[in-house]
Amino acid sequence: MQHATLCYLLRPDAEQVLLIRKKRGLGEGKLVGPGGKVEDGETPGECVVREVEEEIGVTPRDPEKVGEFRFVFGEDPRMFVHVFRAEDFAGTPEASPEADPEWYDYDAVPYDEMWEDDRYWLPHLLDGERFAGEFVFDAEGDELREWDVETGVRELDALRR
Ligand SMILES: COc1nc(N)nc2c1ncn2[C@H]1C[C@H](O)[C@@H](COP(=O)(O)OP(=O)(O)OP(=O)(O)O)O1
Repeated sequence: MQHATLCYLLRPDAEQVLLIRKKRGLGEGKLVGPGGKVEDGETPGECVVREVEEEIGVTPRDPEKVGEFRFVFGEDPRMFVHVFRAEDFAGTPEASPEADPEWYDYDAVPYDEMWEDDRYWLPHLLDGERFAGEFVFDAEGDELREWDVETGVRELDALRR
């Protein structure tokens, strides 16, 4: 299964999260967290730093893995995503050919402009929880059919197969 990462940069005092408007690739046009596919020989922790640097030009410091989930398209387990949060980073978020970054208040995250699954787990990340889950879409990945999210998860990588 393809492994991928997502990273959410946070300003906890201001209760703001950084999202990007994705300009190309999977999820083009949607608001997402920076991230992307894990490359051969790379750990998820290395991937998340590389992807955030490539997409918005900042380096997250000590990104913490707080969640993981599997995306299934039809019967096909398509992607295993490692979700990170970071409260500290070097640099200033900037637009790139891949992404336009913007800060959003926690209580004004526009879930209707995001992947359908995000509304079921991103609030847990913003609440400081750890979580694991599975999301089953139709075969084309257009419509979310079933989902299950567990919070308070101590041992991440539980879903990894
Ligand atoms: C199916 O639902 C999804 N929901 C959410 N929230 N995020 C998703 C979903 N499917 C994929 N993603 C995320 C996970 C990764 O961060 C990216 C993967 O995107 P992409 O294929 O563009 O990966 P890159 O490595 O950046 O792209 P290149 O292959 O062009 O290098 O999407």
